[in-house]
Amino acid sequence: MPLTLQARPEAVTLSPARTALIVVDMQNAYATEGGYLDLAGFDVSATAPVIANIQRALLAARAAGIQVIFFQNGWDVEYIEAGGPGSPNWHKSNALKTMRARPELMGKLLSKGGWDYALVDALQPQPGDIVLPKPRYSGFFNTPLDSILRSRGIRHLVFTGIATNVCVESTLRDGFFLEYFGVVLEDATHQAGPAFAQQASLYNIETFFGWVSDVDSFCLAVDFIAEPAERRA
Ligand SMILES: C/C(=C/NC(N)=O)C(=O)O
Repeated sequence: MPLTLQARPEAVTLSPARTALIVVDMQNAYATEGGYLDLAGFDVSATAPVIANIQRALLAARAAGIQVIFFQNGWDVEYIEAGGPGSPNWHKSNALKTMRARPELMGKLLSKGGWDYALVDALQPQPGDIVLPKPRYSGFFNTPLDSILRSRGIRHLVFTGIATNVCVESTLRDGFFLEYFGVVLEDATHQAGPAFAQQASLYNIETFFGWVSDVDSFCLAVDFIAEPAERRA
């Protein structure tokens, strides 16, 4: 049955069977002190409420039968997949730049199998969820995301995760060009950089590429009342 999700600039009608909740790169690299973003000088001190809000969104999505997809950003331990100097990624990736400046970190940041690459403990995939490794900011680039979505008839993408202004926005924009409807749950996201980066990204999404909503509205739309953690235990 179609649901109505309150959003800006207008409400979105979606069907749970044709919707995915996407959790973008909730890895230690992006959400934990001592991870890549923190080491590169970005503020990750406010990620705890984002994690808690994603937990609520996940409970609501799974209860509603919405497909959950986790992205995991990174490369092989030798960084072949990251590209060499012939790739703009080699020049612009702050993880690669941080490791070039601090060679003792080489092999540690965003490398598959390492702590930095791992999803945070509080957001672990459950049976039925899809985990999708990705090598660039957009989840559509060099991944099977489009065919995974098309084969399931999914047209609406509800985004959570870090960073709003980088991988969330990149994926939502690519989805827009591929005819997917993208909605961001703003309180389940966090920017890389100053607060204005979050505001600018949400402005772009609301005005040009998609819709902006929040976790309470998402839970309300799917008729999900989260029980307090102590009652779920
Ligand atoms: C800055 C950055 C953001 N990634 C993301 N997951 O949005 C990076 O990967 O370097």
